[in-house]
Amino acid sequence: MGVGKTTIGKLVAKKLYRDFVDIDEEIEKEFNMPVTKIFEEIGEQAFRQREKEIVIEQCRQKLRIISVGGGAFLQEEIRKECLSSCIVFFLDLSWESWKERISMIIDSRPVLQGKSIEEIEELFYKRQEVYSAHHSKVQTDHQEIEEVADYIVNSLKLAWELNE
Ligand SMILES: Nc1ncnc2c1ncn2[C@@H]1O[C@H](COP(=O)(O)OP(=O)(O)OP(=O)(O)O)[C@@H](O)[C@H]1O
Ligand SMILES: O=C(O)C1=C[C@@H](O)[C@@H](O)[C@H](O)C1
Ligand SMILES: [Mg+2]
Repeated sequence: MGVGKTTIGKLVAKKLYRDFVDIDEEIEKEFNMPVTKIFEEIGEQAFRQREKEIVIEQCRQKLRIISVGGGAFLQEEIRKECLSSCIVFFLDLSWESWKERISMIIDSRPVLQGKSIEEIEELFYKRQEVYSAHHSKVQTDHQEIEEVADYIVNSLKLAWELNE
């Protein structure tokens, strides 16, 4: 969560001339309210249900860069679909670096709200296990957004060249 999937995904799509889809944004458009309000008024369960359906729908389309929400991979069906129909990049960030980013994202990430720093740290490490299911890991500590995007673009181009 907040590692840069939306920001970097958008840039990767631009560099590769692909469409970009942000799953949180799709859900927000559908409910016509921000994620925080969806959690408050409709509930996390309804959010997770639509998240699953939209990810599966989007994964089955071609030629697009998809940014999932930070909690999407907690759902097994999402993990399975992404790993079988897409190339999954895991943007990794150390706890030390991520800790610095919490104040920047907390207002728009309901999952973090009302938690102590110890609880947030526990959530961080628990989720690392889930994110270990991926095709490629990108280390983002001390990396500019542009550098991470270029790394992803280059590794995709290399994979396509090798596949030709
Ligand atoms: N490499 C980076 N260096 C510095 N700041 C970054 C970097 N990547 C992202 N950010 C900043 O971190 C914040 C969160 O980024 P972003 O919304 O793209 O994360 P996300 O992974 O999509 O989050 P979520 O899982 O909640 O969807 C933004 O303010 C963004 O500008
Ligand atoms: O990490 C999470 O569980 C979340 C991250 C955001 O992208 C949103 O999908 C929502 O705030 C939940
Ligand atoms: Mg995002």
